[in-house]
Amino acid sequence: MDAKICAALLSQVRETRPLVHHITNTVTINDCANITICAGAAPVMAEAAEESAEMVAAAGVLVLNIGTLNPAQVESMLLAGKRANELGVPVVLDPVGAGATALRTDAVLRILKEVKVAVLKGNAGEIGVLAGAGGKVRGVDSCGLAGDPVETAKACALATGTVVAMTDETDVVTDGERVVLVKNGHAMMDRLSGTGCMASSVVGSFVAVADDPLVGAAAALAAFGRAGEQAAAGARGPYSFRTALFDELYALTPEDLEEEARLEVV
Ligand SMILES: Nc1ncnc2c1ncn2[C@@H]1O[C@H](COP(=O)(O)OP(=O)(O)O)[C@@H](O)[C@H]1O
Ligand SMILES: Cc1ncsc1CCOP(=O)(O)O
Ligand SMILES: [Mg+2]
Repeated sequence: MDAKICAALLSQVRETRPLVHHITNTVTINDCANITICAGAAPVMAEAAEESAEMVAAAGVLVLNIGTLNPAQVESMLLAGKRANELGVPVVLDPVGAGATALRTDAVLRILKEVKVAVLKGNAGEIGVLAGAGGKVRGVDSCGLAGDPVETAKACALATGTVVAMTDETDVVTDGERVVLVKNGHAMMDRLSGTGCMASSVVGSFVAVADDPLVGAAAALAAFGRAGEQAAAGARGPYSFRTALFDELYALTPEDLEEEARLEVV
């Protein structure tokens, strides 16, 4: 896993424009649609249980995000997720707010039990909770981890049988054995609602074209983080940063990513 692979995957997303089927929250749904386009992929948001399994048949990846979940939405996620598994379409799960309420934690555990998830992408608190390793979550925000980030992410990957992509200042991507640290990004990304959800959309876009979900997830976080670094340069605050974040991901070239991706394989 190196910066060259990140650049190649970015090119592949743009060449193949995979359809990214989201069942996601009402807070950041529009941001997720547009960041997917800026990554080079094509979003569709289709959540009704009457169509979710049908839509996933046309998709390159399914992104499930429980940010504003309700029981009917979870049933639709399960239908789409099971159909995705039958078709070999990879599934990305964002466990927004897991640990904050029983409904959220239980929904994530149920999805993980009934659907084969390729990548579980959460913040440090969410992954800590799901690893049973003392993570804390308030609302949708991480209140941090009790233990070592790499060990926590590995434990979560082994417990869930997924690739875990745990975001923070340094992102940890692991399947329980291999570990890639992604050091791109900017603190401003934590001053805006939706960067975690957008990270999942970008991860989905890359996982759709990658042979290996771990490589796809790490490359996506490097690309998104690099866009964040560039966006912060001229931003006056969170909202001008937000606009620049979309523009910088759209403008990101494979050459820049190959030069600037900061990955560490540990
Ligand atoms: N302090 C930081 N420095 C650099 N990048 C960050 C920082 N905080 C968050 N990010 C980036 O912002 C995105 C969202 O991460 P995070 O804030 O952990 O998720 P969430 O919004 O779900 O809590 C990720 O791409 C992550 O790498
Ligand atoms: C504020 C909020 N409440 C429910 S979903 C949501 C958005 C969370 O977005 P992110 O975790 O990407 O910041
Ligand atoms: Mg955040």
